[in-house]
Amino acid sequence: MLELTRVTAGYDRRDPVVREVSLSLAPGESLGLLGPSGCGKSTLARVAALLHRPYGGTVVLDGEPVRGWRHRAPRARRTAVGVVFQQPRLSADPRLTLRELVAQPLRATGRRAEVADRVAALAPAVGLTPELLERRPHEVSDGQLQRACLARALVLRPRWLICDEMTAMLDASTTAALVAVVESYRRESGAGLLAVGHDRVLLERWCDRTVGWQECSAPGAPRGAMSPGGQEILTT
Ligand SMILES: Nc1ncnc2c1ncn2[C@@H]1O[C@H](COP(=O)(O)OP(=O)(O)OP(=O)(O)O)[C@@H](O)[C@H]1O
Repeated sequence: MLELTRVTAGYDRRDPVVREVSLSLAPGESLGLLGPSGCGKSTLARVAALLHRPYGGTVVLDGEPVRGWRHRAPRARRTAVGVVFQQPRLSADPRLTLRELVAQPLRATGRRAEVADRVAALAPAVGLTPELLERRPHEVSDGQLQRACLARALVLRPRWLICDEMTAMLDASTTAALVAVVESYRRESGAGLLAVGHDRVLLERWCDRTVGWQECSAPGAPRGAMSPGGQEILTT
């Protein structure tokens, strides 16, 4: 299980953006977390991906409480979670070719010998041709770069996948293609998926269940929130 309990997080301890949010995800399950822009979805996604240390609450991953975030998290814990962000250009090193980008986690974990096979298997699955793999981020479209970022998130075969507005910048056909890749990986691997976003139609079609930000926040959470029906409501 991936379990977040009363997680409080943000960038200013006196005014956290995420206040006492709880959710849990079972292996093989897909959960859509819906919330309006700015409510703290990306911050929570980063906490769940062990990239952002919360001020309070607990994160339990595969039965063990998480005690270290970012470089302080043991490698096996960090690599159990794959993450795809909304803006591929912010998360892709502009000096790398797409092939190097996809292979980055393998190299970082000392698994160089697997690079050729893993990239050869993943590239066609995400729709990257051999020619595109040799280009750098400034030579490809956002959709092509996001395909590479998704491959990078899957290359270590994570047990948990977090898609933070993965398709927000993409057209309908690229969105459908990337969702299909994630679903195929989820079915084949039994990984759990947390898909975060504000597109209710997309997340309801994509995920086994969806939950609104308001529903998983402690009562009285003072940020923008979603009503149980998914309609945006104003809070103080
Ligand atoms: N690095 C940061 N430093 C300070 N404040 C930040 C930082 N990142 C985000 N914030 C603020 O935290 C709040 C929540 O941001 P976050 O990106 O988590 O929301 P979101 O729900 O994912 O938004 P969106 O749907 O627009 O991506 C916003 O008010 C934002 O300005």
